[in-house]
Parts: sequence; C-alpha cells; structure tokens
Amino acid sequence: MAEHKSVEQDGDRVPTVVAEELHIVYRVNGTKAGKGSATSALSRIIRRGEERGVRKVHAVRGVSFVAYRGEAIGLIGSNGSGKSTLLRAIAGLLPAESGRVYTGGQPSLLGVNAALMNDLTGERNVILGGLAMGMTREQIRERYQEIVDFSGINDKGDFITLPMRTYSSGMAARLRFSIAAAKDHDVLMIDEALATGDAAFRKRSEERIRELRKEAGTVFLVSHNNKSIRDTCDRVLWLERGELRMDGPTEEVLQEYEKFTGK
Ligand SMILES: Nc1ncnc2c1ncn2[C@@H]1O[C@H](COP(=O)(O)OP(=O)(O)OP(=O)(O)O)[C@@H](O)[C@H]1O
Repeated sequence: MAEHKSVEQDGDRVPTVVAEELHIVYRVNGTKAGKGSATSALSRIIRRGEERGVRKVHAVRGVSFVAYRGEAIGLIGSNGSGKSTLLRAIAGLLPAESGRVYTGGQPSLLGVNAALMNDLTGERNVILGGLAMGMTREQIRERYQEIVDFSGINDKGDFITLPMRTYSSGMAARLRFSIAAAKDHDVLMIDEALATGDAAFRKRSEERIRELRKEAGTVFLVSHNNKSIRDTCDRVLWLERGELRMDGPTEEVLQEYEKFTGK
C-alpha cells in the first residue's frame, strides 16, 4: 500500500477505464414484420434464429481511450451519437460486439432513469438507493440528512415523506443525483443528471463532482450543456455517429465542437 502511494506521488497516473477499439451493436427485432398482429408475432417466433427482420444499429464504432483516476471527463456529441451507449458499455450493461472495456473498481451509472420506486416515499428511496449502491444501513443512517439537504427536496415543504410520483422530474433527478453522490465511487458515470436541476442545484452538484474527483475517483459526465462541461471537466471525449472524433482538454474540444454545431 505504501509503495502504491509513493508511485502516485511520483506523478504516475492510475488508469481506471480502458476502452480498446470498442464496437457496440444493438439488434432490433421485428422491423420488417407486419403491423404487430398476432400472426406476425407468431411467425417471428417460428422463424426465431434467422436474422430476418433483425436490424442492426451500430452505435459505437471503434472507440479507444484510457481514463485515469482523478479525471472528470465530459462526453459530448449530437443526439444519437452514442454517448449513453458508451456509458452503458463501460458500466457492463451492454456487451461489446468487438473490442474491449476494462474497468478498475466498480463502475456506477447514474442515469436520469436510475431505478428508484415511484410508489415509495423519497425517504424509502434514499434507503433503497443507498443499499443498491452497496452502502450499509449504518452508513445510510449517517448520511441520510446530508442526502436530503443536498437534494433540496424539503426546501419547499415536507416532500421527502411523499411518494416519488408526486415529484417534478427535476426534483426526482435531484434526489437520484444526491443519493448517488453520497457515496465515493471508483468510477461514477452521470448521464444528463445535471440538465434537469435548477441553477442552484447545478452549482451544488458541480461542486460535489469536483469533490468526488479529489476523493480519487473518475467521473464521466454526459451533457448537452457546454457550460456544465466547462465548469466540471478537464477532458472531453467528442462522439459523432459512434466514432470518437476528438479527445483532449475541455477548451480545445469544445471550441471545435461549437464550430461544428454552429454556436
Ligand atoms: N435500445 C436500443 N435499441 C436500438 N438502438 C438503440 C437503442 N438505444 C440507442 N440506440 C441507437 O444507438 C444510437 C446511439 O444512441 P445513444 O442513446 O447512445 O446516443 P446519445 O449520444 O446518448 O444521444 P442523446 O444525446 O440523444 O441522448 C442511436 O442511433 C440510437 O437510435
């Protein structure tokens, strides 16, 4: 351990995610079959195994990069360019068609759709989410108030004791972010979570992202908000049509991207 530390002090960087010539392909069934009738469904079942009617979407095409501990990396690109797909592949939720992804430590993906239960109260969801991330009950108890305060859910009344379905989409996204951010992550991936919060919440979350980085993790942030990327990330990967178009310091990549999008 001591030796490990001295290596880091020497300025050596520790890789946390390595992608090598990664390709991800989705297969969509039934695109050529009739109008969704029972007979067309049946004939699809009978023809199972054949590639007929299966359309392939090649979402990530030969992406390679190495992410290091302590980095905050922004993922940018037009709609449908493969950002979320790449994150899901890093999280181990999608298989590679070819190429590889290696991750050091446990990657956690925090999407706007992170699975919390709509019929349960915010309170119960904090506990559920904490347990799902591998926190102990004791740790959740210790951090409970901090999570609720961070989310700002109770700023306008006692919402945390109401079911999550009564929250606005922004409130729900804030609670999800607050739960995920309560834990120190080896690799934390955030998909658009900041886009839904208001300005004050965004500022708090950006601060928390900076802290998470200091605590030696790696943070990936997918966002269409260039300001959020500028304020939190020191490196940016720009994807376009599934290909890695640029990988470099935030300002350099964003300048090119803004030229591309005409901003
Ligand atoms: N479950 C799926 N099945 C089939 N194709 C999919 C699926 N999810 C995404 N795709 C396709 O993969 C490509 C990449 O999508 P992805 O969601 O990764 O893009 P993105 O860059 O995150 O987009 P956005 O900025 O709009 O969120 C798109 O062409 C999309 O249509």
